[in-house]
Amino acid sequence: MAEFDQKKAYAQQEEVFFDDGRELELLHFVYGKADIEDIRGNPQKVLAAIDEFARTKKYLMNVGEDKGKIVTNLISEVKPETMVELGGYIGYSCILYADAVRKAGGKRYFSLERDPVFGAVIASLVDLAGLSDLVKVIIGSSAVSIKRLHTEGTLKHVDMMFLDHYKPAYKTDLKLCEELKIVTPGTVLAADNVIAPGNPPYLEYVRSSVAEKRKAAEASSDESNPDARFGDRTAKQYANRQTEEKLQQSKGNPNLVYESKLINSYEPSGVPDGVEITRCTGEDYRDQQTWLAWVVKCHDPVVTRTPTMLTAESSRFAHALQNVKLIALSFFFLPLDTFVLFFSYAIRILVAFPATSHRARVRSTYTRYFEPRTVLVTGVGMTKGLVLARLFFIAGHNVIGADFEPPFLPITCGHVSRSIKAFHRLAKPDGTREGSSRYCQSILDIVRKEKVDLWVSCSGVASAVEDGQAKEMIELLTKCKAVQYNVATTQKLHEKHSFTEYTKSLGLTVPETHTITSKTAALRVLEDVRPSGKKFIMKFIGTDDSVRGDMTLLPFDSVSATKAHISRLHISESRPWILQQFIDGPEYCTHALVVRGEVKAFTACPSAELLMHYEALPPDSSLSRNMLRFTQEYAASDPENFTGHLSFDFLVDRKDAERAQRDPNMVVTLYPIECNPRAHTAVALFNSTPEMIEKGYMSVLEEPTTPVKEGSNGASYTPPVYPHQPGKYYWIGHDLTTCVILPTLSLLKIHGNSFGEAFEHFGTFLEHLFFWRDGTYEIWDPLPAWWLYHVYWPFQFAKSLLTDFKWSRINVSTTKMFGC
Ligand SMILES: C[S@@+](CC[C@H](N)C(=O)[O-])C[C@H]1O[C@@H](n2cnc3c(N)ncnc32)[C@H](O)[C@@H]1O
Repeated sequence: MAEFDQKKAYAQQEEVFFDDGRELELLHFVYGKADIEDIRGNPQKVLAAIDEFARTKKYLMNVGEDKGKIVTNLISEVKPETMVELGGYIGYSCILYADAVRKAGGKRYFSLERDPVFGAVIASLVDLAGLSDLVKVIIGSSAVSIKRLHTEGTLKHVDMMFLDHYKPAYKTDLKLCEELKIVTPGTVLAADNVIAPGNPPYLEYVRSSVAEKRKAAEASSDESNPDARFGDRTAKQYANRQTEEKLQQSKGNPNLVYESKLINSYEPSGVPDGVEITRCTGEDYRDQQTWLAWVVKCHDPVVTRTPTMLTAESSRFAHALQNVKLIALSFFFLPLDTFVLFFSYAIRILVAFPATSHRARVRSTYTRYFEPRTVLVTGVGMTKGLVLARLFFIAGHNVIGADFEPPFLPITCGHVSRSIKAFHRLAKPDGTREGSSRYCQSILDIVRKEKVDLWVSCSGVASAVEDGQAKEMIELLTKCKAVQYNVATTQKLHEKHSFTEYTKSLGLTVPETHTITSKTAALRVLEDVRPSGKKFIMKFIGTDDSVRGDMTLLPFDSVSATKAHISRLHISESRPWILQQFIDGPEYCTHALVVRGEVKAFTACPSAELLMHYEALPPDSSLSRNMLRFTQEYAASDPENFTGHLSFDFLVDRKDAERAQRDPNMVVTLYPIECNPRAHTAVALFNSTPEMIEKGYMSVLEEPTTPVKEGSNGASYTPPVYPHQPGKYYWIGHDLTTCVILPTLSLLKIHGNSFGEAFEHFGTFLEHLFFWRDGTYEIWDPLPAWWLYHVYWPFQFAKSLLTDFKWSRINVSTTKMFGC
């Protein structure tokens, strides 16, 4: 930093250094100058006249030449179309910056000033400088003016903001602008006086990470009074004339990512000071649940304030505490759950349940044509595997269950299900070729040992391709048939890019999608699509929990912000991504069983947050019919290779979805965003539909027939099996935490839930408890639910505690922990 040039120094700052008439004196001084006509229309000469007054007559609290230069350089780089300054005083910074904005091609400069006399001085000098066409002076308190300008539509967004007013209001006004989306990715902030007199709360805020800001937002402290770190002089600087003004309390937007740095310089009096330059480079929604909670919070004040999830940056202690609390919760509910368990056993003795009676009936000697088969279901630790195992059991078959489990520790809930005749541990694939072979071999061994007729693969995403390998191996070496695609089909459906290409080749709609293997390519595509106004989401092609759920909409308004966002992603040939068009509307998911290209069972439902609630769409609704037709066309495209579970995630344009509710025959444009060539948890909706087994799964063992599509003239079209009285599904452990425990804890916080909000959640919980069905619990097979909450999860939490594994979310139904 260059030395301060004493020759330019303003006069000494006095005890009273403003609002003592010097501002009007300045006006007389400037307008009284002999060369006033020469000055008129020339911003630099007006500034020189102001500087002359401040050097030779009285000190003025202007930004001054040195710090002013930092900001004008920034203006020529950022080229803001709209710039706002908070605190205009006599118009020095306003004239300096508005001139720079005009030279950079900008259109509007708002100077917000609370004092009407100062405002009049600004307007007069701005007019003298010839900048009135660009500058609008707004009189009033900054927060009030910002809100008014926003409401009347005058100020929707700023490209640059200069903060130079009441020091405690820097942070609160910034948060207000974030909340109103006036400050968004691309906005650049310049804050004056961060050294003299200093502004610790503001610096702390703009230098915090998203995780820190989320945490602070959750603590939501009272910000209506100046922070205690401001000295009395600063906190009461304007108290003389202005009545005590409460600071604005705003939520802000903690998801905004800032890059901030201090540039040291001098006050015009020579006192060292600095300007903090802060660029908003993006929005971080990496934790989708937090994001959803946040969106909900901002738009619907009646919805719960879900606590922020822990992230990788959260302390080890916070993660450890989270695990300990959940283990304690399991202990707390142990007596009640054990009572429910034994009560269920007692009832079982007294009452014949439809499920078990059905099994007894089909297996009785009177049913001559029934031949029980041996069915292997892999993935019985997850709800979907458990549901299928139980359905095969009800249908009278012998069920062998398998899943990953540590040696000698029977922790998976499916292991203890009454529906399972024998349980086997699978070798976990580890990404290596040997690991995959070990996994396939372990399935083959079970098939041989148990003489399995049908293998129903219900595994998770991590072994998707290995299941394809196991199918090829088993069908080649044994007589066992598999409800599973071969490797090529699995890969084609599983991998986002090939799925999109294949869907396009079938003439079906897909959201605009680009495969991205470099940052340059991402930026090129985003700039190409900018004129169309479409927004895109960047999705990693493989599995990476740390970037899963990043819903940042790209491109940002400013090219530099888009660049900054993309620069943080790891993109390369070996880590490819896709840019997928964002469709604004509801999401739906489907589950189907396909046998040789024919859809044998089908259900569709709205995609609930975290996929923890399921409610089937009526099969005759237009949305369900459209999704079925899509699935049928897909399955029929390659009958030979289409035997397996097939589920899609669809987006539907909001208006289409609304119209579809009124018109059952409407043809809806579906945007498939993902295909999962495996069972979906929505299979739980078939819980009371055991005929899906005979009509669907067992047909895999039959001789092939020619399938006929819905709508064709073929009289032999057999509609798929839909869930019977599907009911609505939830998982009690999940809802107990999100609808009871968290809202109750939130009640105890200062800015937490109100009683009304909390009771709304309790009401939801009670509704689910009495009228919905738990995805794991069955009165005739109660042990898996008990095992899930008192063996499986406590084991996982204890393991995380011992191994320091940091997780942000868990999915009770798939038993997956999402690392962070
Ligand atoms: C340091 S001076 C601004 C100097 C000016 N930016 C310059 O460099 O030429 C601060 C100004 O902010 C104004 N101010 C203080 N609190 C304000 C508020 N809440 N809203 C708007 N203006 C405010 C004061 O009246 C004062 O004129």
